[in-house]
Amino acid sequence: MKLQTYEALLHSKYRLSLILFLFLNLATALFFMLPINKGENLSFSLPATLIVALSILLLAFFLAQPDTKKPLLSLTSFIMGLLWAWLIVHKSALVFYFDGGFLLVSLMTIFFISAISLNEHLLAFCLHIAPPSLAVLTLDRGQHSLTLLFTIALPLIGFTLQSLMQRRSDRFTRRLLFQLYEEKQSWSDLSMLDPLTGLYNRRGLQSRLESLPDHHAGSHFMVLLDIDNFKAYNDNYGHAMGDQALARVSAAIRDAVRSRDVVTRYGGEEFLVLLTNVNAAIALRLAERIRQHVLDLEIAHRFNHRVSTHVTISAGIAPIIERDAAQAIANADRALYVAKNRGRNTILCWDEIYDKQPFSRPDEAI
Ligand SMILES: Nc1nc2c(ncn2[C@@H]2O[C@H](COP(=O)(O)OP(=O)(O)OP(=O)(O)O)[C@@H](O)[C@H]2O)c(=O)[nH]1
Repeated sequence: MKLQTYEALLHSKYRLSLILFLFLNLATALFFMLPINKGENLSFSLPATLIVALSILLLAFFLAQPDTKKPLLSLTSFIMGLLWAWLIVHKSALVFYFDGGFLLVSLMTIFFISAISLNEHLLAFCLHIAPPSLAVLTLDRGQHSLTLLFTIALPLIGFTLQSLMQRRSDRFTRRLLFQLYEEKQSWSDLSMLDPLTGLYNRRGLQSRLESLPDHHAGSHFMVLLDIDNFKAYNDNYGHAMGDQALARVSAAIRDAVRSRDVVTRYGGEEFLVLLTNVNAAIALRLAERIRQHVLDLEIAHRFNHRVSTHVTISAGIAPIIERDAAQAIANADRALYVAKNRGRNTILCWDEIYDKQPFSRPDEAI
C-alpha cells in the first residue's frame, strides 16, 4: 500500500460522508413535508423545499466533482443546520397539540442524520446540530429543559469522546504507515547497494538506467573495469586484504568520476561506470583518470609484476546506442578483454577493436 493510496482512501471516506449526509437531509426533509395531522395536505414549506433543493444540487455537484476539498463539509453542515432550525420553528407553529414531543422528535432526527453521516467529522457534526438545538431550546421556553438538554448533551459527549479516540487511532495509523513507508524506502535503497564497497550493485544500476533521460546516440558511455591479477593478490595477501583493496579501489573510482556518473560493483573485482552526457574524448579521459587514481593508491601487489608493483586496473569503453545498455556492456566487455590481452593497466575503446579480428580472452592468450 502506498501513501497516496491511504490519502485516496481518506478522501473517498470523506466524499461518502458528504453524499450520505446530503441524502439523509433530502430524505428527512421530504418526510417533513408530510402532513402532521390526519386529513391535511402536503406542506411545502420554504425551509423544507430549500433543504430538498440544496441537497439535490449539492449531490449533483459533488458527484460531478469528485475532488472537492474538506472545508465544504463543515460549511454545508452549518447551512443545513440553519435550514433545519428554520424548518423546526416553522413547523412547530403548525403543531396542533404542543407537549414538547415534536421538538424532541425533530432533535432526535437531526442527531440521527449527523451521527450516521458525520461520525468522523466533529466540527461538521457540531455545526449541524447547533442551530436546531438552539431553536428547540428557545421554542420550548424551559418547559422540558432537562429532557432536551439530556437529549442534546448525551450524544454530544459520546460523540466527542468517540471522535477523539478515532483521531488518536487515525494518527497512530498514519504514523505507522509513514514509518513503514520510510523503512521500505531504506530497505529498497540498501538492496541497491553493495555492502563491501557502498557502490551500486546491478539492481541499483538497473534502477538508474531506467531513469536515464533520453539522449542522442553516443552521449552515455559504459566503462567496464577489472582489477588486474586480483586472484594472485588474494592468494598471496589473503582474502581480508583483498577486501580492503577492493574497498580502496572502489573509493578511487568514485573519486575519479563526476557525481552524476553511476559507479557500480558489477561483479567480484569488476566495476561498471555509467558516464552520462559525455562525448568519446571525455569518456576516455575519465576512464584514464580512474586508471591513474587506482595506480596512485600505491597498493603493493608484487604478483602483478609483469604490469606494475602496485594494484592496477584495465578498462573497456563503449557508447550506449539506441538505449541498448546490455549491448554497450557487452561491447565494453570485449574491449576490456582486449585491453587485458594487451598487457593490462590499459584502457581500450570499443570502436578501436570494432570490426577487427576476433580476439581471445586474456587467459586463453597467455
Ligand atoms: N577479497 C575478495 N576477492 C574477491 C571478491 N570477489 C571476487 N574476488 C576474487 O577476485 C579474483 C578474480 O580473479 P580472476 O577472475 O581469475 O581474475 P584476475 O586474477 O584478476 O585476472 P585478470 O582479470 O585476468 O587480470 C578471484 O580470486 C576472486 O576470488 C571479494 O569480494 N573479495
